[in-house]
Amino acid sequence: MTESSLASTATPDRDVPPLLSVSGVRKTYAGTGGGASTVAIDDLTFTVDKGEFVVIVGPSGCGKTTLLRCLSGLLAPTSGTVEFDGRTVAGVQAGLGVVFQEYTRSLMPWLSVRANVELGLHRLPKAERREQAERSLRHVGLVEFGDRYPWQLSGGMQQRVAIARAISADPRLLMMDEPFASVDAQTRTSLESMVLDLWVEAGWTGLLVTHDIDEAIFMADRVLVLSQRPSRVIEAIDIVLDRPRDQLETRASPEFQEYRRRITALIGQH
Ligand SMILES: Nc1ncnc2c1ncn2[C@@H]1O[C@H](COP(=O)(O)OP(=O)(O)OP(=O)(O)O)[C@@H](O)[C@H]1O
Repeated sequence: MTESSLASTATPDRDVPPLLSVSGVRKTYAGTGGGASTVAIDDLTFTVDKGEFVVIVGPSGCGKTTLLRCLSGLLAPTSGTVEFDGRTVAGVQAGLGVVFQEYTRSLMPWLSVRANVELGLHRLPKAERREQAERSLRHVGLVEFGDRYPWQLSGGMQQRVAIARAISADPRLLMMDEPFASVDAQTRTSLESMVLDLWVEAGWTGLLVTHDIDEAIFMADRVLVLSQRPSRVIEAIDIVLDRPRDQLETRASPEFQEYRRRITALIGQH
């Protein structure tokens, strides 16, 4: 699949209740050995509509990973609520896929690529599990690498395996925490385009966190700009750029430059 091979059909559906509702979420980490506690995120409120691709951008250390862990049920917020499809998130939730930055820690080195993808499908009978894993690997262009081990693949390919695992169970919402931060620049742009193609094709809702402003604009329907820690949403910006987006043309457009100027200024002021 190439970045421009698919026409964009995924459009947010704002006539139905939001798929994800985040209300007044705050997370404080207790200090160790009598030290001061850390307020990582403070009173975060926003929604994500079905079919949207929302990107959260904020400075390093502002609490993005903490937020994503709270949203995915891996961490309990200190206060506030997270609702996914109308139900309060508490613990790991069916229908939610997560991709982390560090693929070397999320993939099992002693399992083949195929077996790593099948890990997300353990509830299915074996034949179905195999079929769905193959389908996911095909979607990320790695079907012929199923018998290899993760350490036999490049970093970008390993992250594609992690993405294949996350999408294999047909999530309704795919959350991604700096998924392209550990790969080289060229691989990064091709992974960005691949994820957008998958989003259009499969119709899940996307929520990505990054500190890369250009990446945020390139990917998003809407960018939520976070302040320095303790983070809160400074502004939500609708990104009105045609899809499918092209890595060269879209980024060179005057509108893209204007979004970049605006978001850079916002982050600099807070
Ligand atoms: N388990 C923890 N215990 C205590 N403090 C933590 C813990 N995890 C994160 N923090 C603190 O919370 C703050 C936010 O961290 P977090 O990793 O969520 O930020 P981030 O925006 O994802 O950072 P980066 O952009 O560098 O990845 C930081 O000050 C961090 O030191």
